[in-house]
Amino acid sequence: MGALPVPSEVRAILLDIEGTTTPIAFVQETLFPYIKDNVKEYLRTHWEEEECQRDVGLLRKQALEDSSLEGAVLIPLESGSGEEELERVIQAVVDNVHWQMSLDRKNTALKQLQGHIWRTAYAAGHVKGKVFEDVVPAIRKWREAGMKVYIYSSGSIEAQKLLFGYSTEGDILELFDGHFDTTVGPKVESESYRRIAASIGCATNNILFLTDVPREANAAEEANAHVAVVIRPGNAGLTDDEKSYYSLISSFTELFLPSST
Ligand SMILES: CSCCC(=O)C(=O)COP(=O)(O)O
Ligand SMILES: [Mg+2]
Repeated sequence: MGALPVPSEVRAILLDIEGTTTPIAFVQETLFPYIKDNVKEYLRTHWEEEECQRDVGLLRKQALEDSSLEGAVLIPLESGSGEEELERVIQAVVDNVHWQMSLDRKNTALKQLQGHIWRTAYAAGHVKGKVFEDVVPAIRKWREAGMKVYIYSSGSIEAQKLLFGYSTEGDILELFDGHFDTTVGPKVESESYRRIAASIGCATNNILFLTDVPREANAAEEANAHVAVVIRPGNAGLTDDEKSYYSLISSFTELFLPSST
C-alpha cells in the first residue's frame, strides 16, 4: 500500500459504507443488535402505519422467494382480528428478520425495515454513525478538486442518510452528491454499476469504486469501473491472489488525484 494515483478519467468516487467509510464493528455490534432488540416493539407501535405495512409486505414477498432455504420463516397474512392473531403475525416477522440477519442478508426488504427502525435510535441520540477519521478530510479534498462523491451501500438510502446525518463528525450529508442502495441492484452484479453511471450521467470508467468486498470490486470492474479494495481494522482478510490483483488502500489519504500529484 502507499500512494494510489487516481486515473485522470475518474470524475466520481463511489463509496461503500461498512468496512470502507465505517468500521464493520459499528454495524455488527451497535446497529444490528439494535434491530434485534427493538424489532418487535417497533412493529407493535407502527403496525397500523402505511410505511410499516409496506415493509411487512416486502418481507412477506421475500419470505416466499426464500421458502426453499434452510431455516426460512414464512410470514402469514392476518386472518381476522384480535390481539392473539396480531401477535402471531408480528412474531413471524420478528423470526424472519432474526433469521435473515443471522445470515447477514442484503435484500431490499430487510434493509428498508432496518432503516426505519434506526430512525428513533439516531434521532434520540442513542446511536451516532461512526466514520473512520481519514474519511471527512479526504472527501473534502476530493470535492475541492472537483470530484463528485457518491455512496453505494446495501443499507437503505434512508439508513445511509441517518448514519451520515447523525455521525460522530456531525451532519456530513453535504459531502455527498447522491446515494445508491440495493434498489439499483445488488452490489455483486455488474449491471448495478452501469445503472449507477447512467444515473450520475457519466461512463462507468469515470467512476472509482472503493469497497472492502472483492466480489463487489469484481462486479464493478466487469462493468469497466475503476476499483480499489479498502483494508480497515476488522475487515475480512484477503487471499494472496486478491492482494496481488487489486489496488489496495488502508486510508482514503492514500488516494492521489491528478491535480494533487
Ligand atoms: C448504511 S446502514 C448499515 C449498513 C448495512 O446495513 C449494510 O448492510 C452495510 O453494507 P455495505 O454495503 O455498506 O457494506
Ligand atoms: Mg462493505
